[in-house]
Amino acid sequence: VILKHSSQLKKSYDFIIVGAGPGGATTANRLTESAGVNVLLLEAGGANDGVLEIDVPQLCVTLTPNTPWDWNFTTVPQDGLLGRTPPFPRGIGLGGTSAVNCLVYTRGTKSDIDTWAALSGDESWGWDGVLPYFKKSEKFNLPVDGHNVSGQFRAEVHGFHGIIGVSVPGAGRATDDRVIAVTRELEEFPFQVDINSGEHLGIGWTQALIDRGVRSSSKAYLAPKYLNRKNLDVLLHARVSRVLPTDGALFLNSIEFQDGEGGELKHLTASKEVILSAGAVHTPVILLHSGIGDSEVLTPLGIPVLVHNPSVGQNLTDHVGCSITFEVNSTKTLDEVWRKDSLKDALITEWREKKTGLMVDTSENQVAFLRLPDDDPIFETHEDPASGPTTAHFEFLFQNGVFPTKDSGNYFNLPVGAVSPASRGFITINSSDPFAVPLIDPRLLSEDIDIYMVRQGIKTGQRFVAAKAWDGYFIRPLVNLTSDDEIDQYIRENAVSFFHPVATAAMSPVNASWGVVDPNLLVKGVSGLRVVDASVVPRLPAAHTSAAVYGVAEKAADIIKATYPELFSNRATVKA
Ligand SMILES: Cc1cc2nc3c(=O)[nH]c(=O)nc-3n(C[C@H](O)[C@H](O)[C@H](O)COP(=O)(O)OP(=O)(O)OC[C@H]3O[C@@H](n4cnc5c(N)ncnc54)[C@H](O)[C@@H]3O)c2cc1C
Repeated sequence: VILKHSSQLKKSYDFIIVGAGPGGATTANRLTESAGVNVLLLEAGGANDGVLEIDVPQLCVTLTPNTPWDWNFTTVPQDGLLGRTPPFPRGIGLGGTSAVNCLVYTRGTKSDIDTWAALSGDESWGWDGVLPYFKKSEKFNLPVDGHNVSGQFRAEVHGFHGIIGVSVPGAGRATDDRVIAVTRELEEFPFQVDINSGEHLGIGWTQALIDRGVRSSSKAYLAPKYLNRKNLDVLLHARVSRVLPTDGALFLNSIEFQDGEGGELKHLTASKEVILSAGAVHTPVILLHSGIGDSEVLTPLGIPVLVHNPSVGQNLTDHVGCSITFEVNSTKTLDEVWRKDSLKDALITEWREKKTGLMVDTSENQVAFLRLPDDDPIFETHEDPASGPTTAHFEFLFQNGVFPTKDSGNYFNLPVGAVSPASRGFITINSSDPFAVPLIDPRLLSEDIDIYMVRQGIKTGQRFVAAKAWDGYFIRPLVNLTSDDEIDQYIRENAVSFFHPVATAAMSPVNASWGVVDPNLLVKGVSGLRVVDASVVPRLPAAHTSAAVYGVAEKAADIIKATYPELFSNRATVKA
């Protein structure tokens, strides 16, 4: 149940979970499948119920930045972006960032996930070990327009009985046929039948986190039928400041939290564990304020050091990129919808009444994952940053219409993102106030191969729009980009985070001298404390990241169940 007030809290809980995004909501749901276990889920934000912008997939573009559903962070000045401080959105409230994201469902490649096994020293974190959990979380559903989906995905790599809705587009776009026609025309853009099969190179139909036309966020794991469980309590507007040891030992099973916005600080203790699922920004922040981190950061701030671990908050990896935009010879673009309230209102009414029409999909009906050629001269001087020879260097999203729209004209937008970046940044703190805004430094484009990937991506995009399949469609690019210098300047002026930070509390082998959690996701150097969210992902897949977090959390739940057999007599088993 969602508690109305903290006075309704039970005297004790077995597990206290912090944060209701994909990491926390999934874990809370799976642990409470067993009636013998009491779980409390704390979330800093509210319920996010009945928010049209959240529920309507196409409105995802309006959810960040600078809205009530976003923590509204920006990065520190980014040298690679000419000193700019772009937004660094993170969702707040039930669903976390999965309530404000752009819904694209991508797992990354087999070699991306196999790298997790190599880095953690635990084979079970490889593709074969994680795939059953991707499937377990997933409820693939047919698109709402009822079109024939054969050749648009591979059923054998999907789950149909999970919790998170995944679907292919449910409304056709004017550009669909042309995008797919390019795959028949130009060899460098092959068709990829399923971008989530472990292989992702080529252009494929978008798979999106949508359940019969409605956004499917991690709130699906907190649907009423789960919230009715007597052993699951959820407390909203409860912001955790620190994790604390019980009786001065290194058993960190207590939390301090602020009860309501600006409310008093309270303490609670879990009999078994505290599980941090506050996301790749807040989890390291909570660890640092709890005294787990680099003593050189903590001591000057007067924070007593419990465990000196310089890895906390480090290794921040994120995707980066920018869009190129082309004016087009068509009025059948989303620009018209964003510009004309009457058109938008009609589509929203259709969505409300029938869950059909353009509002049922996210911004793009197709995506592409593409590589630099194997003999690209960059590899004479730089190591290939991709996880393997079939993992992409850059990604395209094919958007038939720009948001926010321009006063006139119609446009095709091609966001180009470097998806195997070499740059690494960090999250840190510069105040002993646990609620102070953290310092977020993803160091975007700090490695020159990253801007190279975006530059080559833009050039590849220019070849894509020059295909015969587009004859008569494109009028002109919005910005003329020809020389490398021009392109690089454009990138540095326009690139932003593509919103996929991971690895700030990374998983590593038990005895490694780096990393924050072990392969069971237990925080090193203490007991009673685990992390289940994007921060443990040791290497960023060449993919949008929520699928990874659902997979991690489903697996984490089974790890926890196996750790306490006395509590989880009915242990859930995963069917591959
Ligand atoms: C604009 C945007 C677009 C994106 N697009 C996509 C996409 O298309 N596809 C995709 O797969 N991924 C996308 N992502 C990324 C994806 O949503 C995240 O990777 C995923 O949600 C991370 O899950 P998480 O559980 O680690 O953290 P989060 O989802 O961030 O959840 C953390 C939760 O913890 C809460 N919390 C934080 N601190 C505290 C505290 N101290 N006390 C209590 N609660 C706390 C937060 O409020 C939040 O609810 C996007 C992200 C953004 C910002």
